[in-house]
Amino acid sequence: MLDELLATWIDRQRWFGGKGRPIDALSIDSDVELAPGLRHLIVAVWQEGSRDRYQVLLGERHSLPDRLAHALIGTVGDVHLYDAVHDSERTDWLLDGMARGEDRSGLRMRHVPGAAIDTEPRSMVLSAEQSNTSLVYGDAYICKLFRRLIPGVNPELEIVNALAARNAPHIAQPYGWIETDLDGTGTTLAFMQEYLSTANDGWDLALASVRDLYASLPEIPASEVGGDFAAESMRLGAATARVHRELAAAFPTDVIETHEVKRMAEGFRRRLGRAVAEVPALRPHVPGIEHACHQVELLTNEVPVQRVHGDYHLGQVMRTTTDWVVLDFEGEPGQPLAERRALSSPLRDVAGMLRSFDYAARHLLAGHSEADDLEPRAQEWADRNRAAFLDGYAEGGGVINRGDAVLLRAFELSKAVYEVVYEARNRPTWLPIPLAAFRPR
Ligand SMILES: Nc1ncnc2c1ncn2[C@@H]1O[C@H](COP(=O)(O)OP(=O)(O)O)[C@@H](O)[C@H]1O
Ligand SMILES: O=P(O)(O)O[C@H]1O[C@H](CO)[C@@H](O[C@H]2O[C@H](CO)[C@@H](O)[C@H](O)[C@H]2O)[C@H](O)[C@H]1O
Repeated sequence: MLDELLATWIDRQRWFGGKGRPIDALSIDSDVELAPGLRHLIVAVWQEGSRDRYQVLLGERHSLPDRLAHALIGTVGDVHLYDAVHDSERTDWLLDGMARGEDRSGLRMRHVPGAAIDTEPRSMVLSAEQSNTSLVYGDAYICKLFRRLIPGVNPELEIVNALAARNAPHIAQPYGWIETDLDGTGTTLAFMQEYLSTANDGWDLALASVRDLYASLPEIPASEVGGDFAAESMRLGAATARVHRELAAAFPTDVIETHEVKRMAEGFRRRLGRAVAEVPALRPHVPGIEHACHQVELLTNEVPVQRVHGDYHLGQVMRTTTDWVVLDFEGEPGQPLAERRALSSPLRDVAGMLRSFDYAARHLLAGHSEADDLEPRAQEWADRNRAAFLDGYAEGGGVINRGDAVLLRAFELSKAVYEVVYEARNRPTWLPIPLAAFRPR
């Protein structure tokens, strides 16, 4: 019964990675009572022969207050079962557990050594569009529950703890985490960090700037429009370079030898092949992308690699009153953990952010009555901020050599291919944004 209710409910959740594909079966792999009226479930979802596991905090109440009506999963007998992340009277249990360093039925709750956790604040679910679910406790902490579970330590916990141990700038301080064993491997279930309560999301700031530009007279250059963002893009570039330096110091680094570089093209092609099979709208762009892959095969330089962010975009950076902070070091949701932890070229992150400037410039055009007139403005904004970001990256000590242009272009196209699949699955009306990346330059 519960499995049937969960199968209907899970398909509607923003964080469910299998949207668009039928659910063949759903089973409950683990069901642990954490506290009265609060259960921790690990749910296995089978789709097209493959299995993914998700984490659900299940609340049980005989009468469901109105404030929780939207979280209802279903009713069995006289018990209402609901998504308990929305219930601040239950989620205090997570905070208490981390503060005390408790173990409960195989769930281990931990805090960063020396961190004092205030257990007073009550939680609210962050309303951002997310691949996970984040609980904000007062204005102190944000605790991210990883919905799709992959055995192993989550790269975000691994990276932020390592950078914090080096007193690295541009990160939100870590406070605690929750883990369990999955397939015999210690697996991160949740990670709690400092909540940047007064900071602004890079995406929102960028959009405000784009709106200002759209509203300005066409003859006024972007540099003279009130909300110009280029200085911020430049600062973000410098912060990115610093984070890359810290990552290189905190984790091993390596070099892809010249004769191995062409293997990178194979990786790009594999992604392209899978994406075209899923989103036919990509097909006309294959020759252009293939050409970029071929250019990578012709490279004759070696490529330095290190740990990187892996899914770097404007929604992953926040501007505090003093500087930029980088969030969400867990790589692309949906990729295997080994791939997300693998050493890669930092150009991959640079390319991710360059794509994001394109997204910000174009996303207001969809359905806009003056889209054709505004297109050159969008291009101007993207070009200006992309250039400023690259300048800042170089000024901050980030390395982009002349020959790196080929790799950067290939990383950008590969990211756009990923985005096409992401948008087709999650926000089909946004599909034209990444598709515009394949226009010849
Ligand atoms: N430490 C933080 N302080 C304030 N807001 C945060 C913090 N971490 C995340 N956020 C907000 O939550 C949003 C989603 O966070 P993110 O880590 O990217 O989650 P996901 O991996 O699920 O997308 C961010 O865009 C930001 O607005
Ligand atoms: O932040 P997440 O880890 O959930 O990343 C996923 O979702 C992102 C969207 O929220 C998606 O990013 C794409 O859209 C952004 C605007 O919403 C844009 O700034 C990015 O450049 C674009 O890639 C990301 O790709 C996906 O992994």
